[in-house]
This record gives sequence, structure tokens and C-alpha cells, in this order.
Amino acid sequence: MKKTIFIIGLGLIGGSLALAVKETYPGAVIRGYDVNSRASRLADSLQVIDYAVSSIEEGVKDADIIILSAPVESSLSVLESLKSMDLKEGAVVTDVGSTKVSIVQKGRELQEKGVTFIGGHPMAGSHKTGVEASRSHLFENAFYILTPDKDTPASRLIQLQNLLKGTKARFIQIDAETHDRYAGMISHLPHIIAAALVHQLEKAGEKDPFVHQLAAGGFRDITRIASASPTMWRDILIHNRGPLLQMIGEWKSRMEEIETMVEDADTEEIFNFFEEAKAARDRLPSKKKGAMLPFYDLFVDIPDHPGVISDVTAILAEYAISITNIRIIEAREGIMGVLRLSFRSEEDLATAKNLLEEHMYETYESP
Ligand SMILES: NC(=O)c1ccc[n+]([C@@H]2O[C@H](COP(=O)([O-])OP(=O)(O)OC[C@H]3O[C@@H](n4cnc5c(N)ncnc54)[C@H](O)[C@@H]3O)[C@@H](O)[C@H]2O)c1
Ligand SMILES: O=C(O)C(=O)C[C@]1(C(=O)O)C=C[C@@H](O)C=C1
Repeated sequence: MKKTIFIIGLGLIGGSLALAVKETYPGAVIRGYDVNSRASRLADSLQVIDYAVSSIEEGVKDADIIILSAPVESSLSVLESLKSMDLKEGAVVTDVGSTKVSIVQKGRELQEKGVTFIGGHPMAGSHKTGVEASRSHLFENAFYILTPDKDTPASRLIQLQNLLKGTKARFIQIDAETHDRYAGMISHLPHIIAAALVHQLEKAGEKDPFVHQLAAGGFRDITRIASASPTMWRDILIHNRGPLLQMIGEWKSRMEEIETMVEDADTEEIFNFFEEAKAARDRLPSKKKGAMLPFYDLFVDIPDHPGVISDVTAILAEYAISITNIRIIEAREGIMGVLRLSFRSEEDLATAKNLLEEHMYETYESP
């Protein structure tokens, strides 16, 4: 394919898309632009893009596909500025923003220019930011939501999905309002709660600084996402206010129900609360089918003795299985610890599991 792609916003998502497109279409030309010239230079020197341009006007010239991958508020400003620029007749413009209603509304205004706007949201990511964190496999097996209009030409939709097939994501189409409600529930509300938990720990730490040292396993797992970009999340909350206000209201009622159970020391209700949550959590679709699980984790029981981690990594290295992340959980002197290994793909995870089990390690996929 000899198409010209222009990516605006060269961070984690823009960079990951550029890498995925290049893997499938080495002949495609990928231009990039970022307001932050350091990000542009880095994307260029890491060869995530073919070359950086110094303005959006320059980048859109003759571009067949334009991908907006800046935070939502910035993508909205870019969409506004595209209205007065020379765009190629028939070009497709898309975005990757975590909210869709306001973006899709603004995108529609480009239609008069003979271009097609299709809203998009690859539903995988990370708490890391910047082009240096990008990887071509970031979206593998994740849902990639597209929000076309009724009058979006099917040919353009197919063209966009073909371009992005290197992401190995699962494309689905839903309307922008439904998207924002779903994303509010499974991504935005959890993010607010994670950040609020961190604030609560901070407050407690003012009186008892040692409490920070104790924040391990569970707290770290549930609050990992609170390390994400504040700019990105500010924009998400501002552009998904309606659904989020309703969900925050429901959350407060849930907290009040729990408060009552605890106040009443209602053992039966408390047990049911956890039992029902466990059953529902265990019923969630597996990684194969679910969204939002870009990391393939394997948990391995390890005895507490020197050399055990290098033994595990050597077994995997022999079969060229890359580990993308490694962490020891609950290793205390003299007892079994748990090693959490993250892999790039489900295949790597399955192979690693077989290899380690052949070497008598006990493994499991959820802790
Ligand atoms: N991080 C995730 O997990 C995730 C997942 C899916 C979608 N998204 C969405 O993707 C978008 C980008 O997120 P990210 O994680 O790549 O963030 P990032 O911070 O890694 O990258 C964003 C980049 O956009 C640049 N930028 C900001 N304003 C710009 C402008 N006006 N013109 C050009 N560049 C501009 C920034 O300088 C930065 O380099 C956001 O809209 C976010 O909602 C994020
Ligand atoms: O895995 C993470 O770190 C993320 O927060 C990724 C995550 C999410 O799952 O909520 C965050 C926002 C995006 O819009 C999509 C994905």
C-alpha cells in the first residue's frame, strides 16, 4: 500500500498505531506531528514514524488518512483547525479519544469538505505516556470501537479497518452515546475511584507516614491506573460529564449500602456482598474475548531461594519468549512467593505456561 498517513499527537497511542500500520504496510508513508517538539524528534529518531512535519498544514497535504491521537480537548481544537485547511478529497479522518460524543459532533463538520470522519477508540492502553512507551502489539485482541454515522460510506470504513488491521484488534461499531456510557462504566469511573483511593492514602499518610510503606499488592494493583496522564483524564471527565455524574451518584448509594452493612455488623449481608461480587467477577469474559486487557499475565509460585528468578527467565529465554514485565508479589523470607510475568500475546502466555509446568513450576492465570 502506498498511502500517506498523518498522525497528530505522537504519544503512546499515536506511536503504537504508527508501529502497527508500518508492520502491515512497510510501503505506507507515515508522517507525524506533535505540539511538543521533543515528542516529534523522539518519534522520528526511534523510527516510529517516517518523518516529522513542523505544522499540521504541512502534514495534511495529500494525506489519505489522518489520525488524531492527542488528548480529547486538543483533538477537538485540531478538528476545528482542519476545517480551514486543504484536505485531500476523499481523505479519511479518525481519532482515538477515550470519549466520543463531542469528538464525533465536531468531526461531522468536516463532511462539507469532502472528507469522511470516523470516530475511533482502541480500548487498550497503559498508565504510561509518550512515544517511548508505544508498541505495535498494544491493541492485540482488544476491542477497537468505531462510531460511524448512518451516512458513513462503507468503503471508507473498510479502508480504515484495513489500514489498522496490524493492530490485531477486534473492530466493533457502536454509536457515540452508547460508547461514552460503556466507557464511563468500565474505564472512567474505575479511574476516578483509583485516583480517589490514592488521595485517601495520602491523607492517611499525613498522620501515619508509615502507611505508605505498607501499600503493597492489592493497593498497588487497584491503583496502577492512577499513574496515568492527568491531562488525558481531565479531558475525559470534562467530555463525559453526563454519564459520569449519574455513575458517581450510583457509586455514592453503593457506598452507603456498604456503610449500613458495616454499621449493623450484618455478617450475612457482608458475606453476600463479597460472594456475589466474586461470582460476577469470575464470570467476566476471559482475556480472549474481553476488552481492556492488553497485558497477558501469568502467576508462578516460586520458592524463596537464590537463583529461582533467573531459572524461570532462562527457561523462557531458551524458547525466545519475551517477558514485558516481571514482578514479585508477597515474597517473604522462607515462604513461597508469587512471580507475576506479563507477556505480549496470548500465544506467548500459553507457551510460557506449558514450559514452566514442564519444569515443575505451578502456574495460574489469575492471582
Ligand atoms: N493511554 C491510554 O490508555 C489510552 C487508550 C486509548 C485511547 N486513549 C486516548 O488516546 C489519546 C492519546 O493518549 P496517549 O495515551 O497517547 O497520550 P500521550 O500523552 O502519550 O500522547 C499524547 C500526545 O499528544 C500530543 N498533543 C497534545 N496536544 C496536541 C496538539 N494540539 N497537536 C499535536 N499533538 C498534541 C502531546 O504532546 C503528546 O505527545 C487520548 O485522547 C486518550 O484519551 C488513551
Ligand atoms: O490499562 C490501562 O492502563 C488503562 O487505563 C487503559 C484504558 C482502560 O482500560 O481504562 C484507559 C483509557 C482508554 O480509553 C482505554 C484503556
